[in-house]
Amino acid sequence: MNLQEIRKSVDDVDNEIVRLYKKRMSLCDEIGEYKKKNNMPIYDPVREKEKLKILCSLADDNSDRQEIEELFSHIMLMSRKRQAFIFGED
Ligand SMILES: O=C(O)C(=O)C[C@]1(C(=O)O)C=C[C@@H](O)C=C1
Repeated sequence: MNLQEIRKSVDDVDNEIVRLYKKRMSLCDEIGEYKKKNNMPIYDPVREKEKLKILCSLADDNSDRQEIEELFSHIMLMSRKRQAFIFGED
């Protein structure tokens, strides 16, 4: 593939990532509403640790594992921020 073709493929992947990010955040907003209604805390460290363990196990090597951990730690931070907004804590 030439540079233009590779970039087109990167663009397609990025569009898909944004679509899935929006879907994930919308589901986490729903969880936020549920937690608010049921007086549950936003932060669930056990769930987050379990998620990171499963996702990191999908990595091919150590550097992938670190990047996946960094990426998903940040994504979960984002969803906690949105849930805090739903709770009126922002
Ligand atoms: O599963 C939950 O309870 C969520 O609120 C979702 C989520 C996530 O982004 O995956 C976010 C915050 C919690 O600390 C744990 C996980």
